[in-house]
Amino acid sequence: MAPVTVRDFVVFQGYLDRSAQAAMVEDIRQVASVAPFVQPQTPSGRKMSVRMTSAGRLGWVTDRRGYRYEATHPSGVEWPPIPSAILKLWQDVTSLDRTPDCCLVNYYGEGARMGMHRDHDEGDFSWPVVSVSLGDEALFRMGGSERGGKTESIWLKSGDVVVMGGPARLKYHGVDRLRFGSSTLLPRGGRINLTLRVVSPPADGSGH
Ligand SMILES: O=C(O)CCC(=O)C(=O)O
Ligand SMILES: [Fe+2]
Repeated sequence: MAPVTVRDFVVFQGYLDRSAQAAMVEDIRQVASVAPFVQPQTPSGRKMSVRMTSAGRLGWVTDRRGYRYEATHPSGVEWPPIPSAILKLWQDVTSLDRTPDCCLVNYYGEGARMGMHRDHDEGDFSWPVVSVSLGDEALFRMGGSERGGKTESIWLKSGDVVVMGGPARLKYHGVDRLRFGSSTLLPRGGRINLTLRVVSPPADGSGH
């Protein structure tokens, strides 16, 4: 199906069918058995409402020391490899030769949200970030290059894929809320979002 473009964010609705979604959830369950979800703190000391883990050469982490990519989970274990079906999705959607360094995995339980932000801890913004939604519907807000500008929102459903590349790569975005219980994909409800990122060369992390 042809994607729809909203404020330069390219949205593929219904990209993954139910069985592909279920297989991806199982892949993530395996990732989390090695690198468990943690509820991270922002540099200012606030607990984020989402739980996070990563797969790949690098994982995105945050704590009092700042936002950054690390080669290991906070427990010290290496991040597990990015599951092959997820790499295939990246390849199919982007047609790029380069594979992503990081698959950040966010779990949104009831009431979880993500404030407006830009993804700019990576070293080269010419690569897109690809997002995959699994489970409950989420209200995804998209803005411009400046905080506080005009925004537009769409409900992302399970199986939707968003490509944040080109002019959208450094645009503000966030998740206002979930429709908790709107999907039966995850046994305990909630939503998983995957973001695939090319990280290297790493930026100095001074942003956000
Ligand atoms: O959950 C989403 O749809 C977006 C997640 C996101 O923007 C991020 O992890 O940087
Ligand atoms: Fe983001």
